Amino acid sequence: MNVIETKIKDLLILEPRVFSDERGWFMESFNQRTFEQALEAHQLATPVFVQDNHSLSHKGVLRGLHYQLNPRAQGKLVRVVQGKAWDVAVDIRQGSKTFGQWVGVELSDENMRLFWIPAGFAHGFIALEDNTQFLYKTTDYYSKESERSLLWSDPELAIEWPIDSNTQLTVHAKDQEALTLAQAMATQSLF
Ligand SMILES: Cc1cn([C@H]2C[C@H](O)[C@@H](COP(=O)(O)OP(=O)(O)O[C@H]3O[C@@H](C)C(=O)[C@@H](O)[C@H]3O)O2)c(=O)[nH]c1=O
Repeated sequence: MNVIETKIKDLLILEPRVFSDERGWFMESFNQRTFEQALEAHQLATPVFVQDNHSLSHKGVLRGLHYQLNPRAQGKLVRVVQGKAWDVAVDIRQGSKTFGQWVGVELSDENMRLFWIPAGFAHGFIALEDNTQFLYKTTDYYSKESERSLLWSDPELAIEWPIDSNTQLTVHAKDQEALTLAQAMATQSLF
């Protein structure tokens, strides 16, 4: 597995080894030992996963930026099994050197990348193709009460979403009403 560091040290991009032959291809999409080794090599704590999520999004659907508050914070190991998405993680750990900074990565059924996002980050993505299927592991269970959404278009975050005037954007009402980073700080709903 190839490990790619990002500008935020806790966020890693993982590229599993793909074995292609005349039948098609094979890969270990998740291997606990390899994953642990990759994190340990970067002095990062190893999580335990308890839930797998699978979603389908039409082109232009933007989900996020989501997180769950402590003690139900979730780390997420995300990938796209069909289609293509632009995936974003935002550091919302107050006191972090990279607080408010984000990393974006393209995930697709072609590049087969996984993106490791630990607890303390808000997460979101936009589907760049129809029938984009996201499959991801989480380190805690879903908790509606703990769930929060940060505004994807917050100018302070200045996330460079790959959208233009032709993009038919679909954002759920709960994400349209999300708090800006400043509002979330004021209401103490961060980490
Ligand atoms: C996330 C989640 C949702 N649900 C239910 C609640 C709701 O009725 C329905 C759809 O939920 P949502 O609208 O929250 O789905 P969605 O907007 O896809 O939420 C997800 O977005 C991405 C960006 C993340 O990072 C995830 O952690 C998660 O927050 O599914 C669960 O039962 N379990 C879960 O773990």
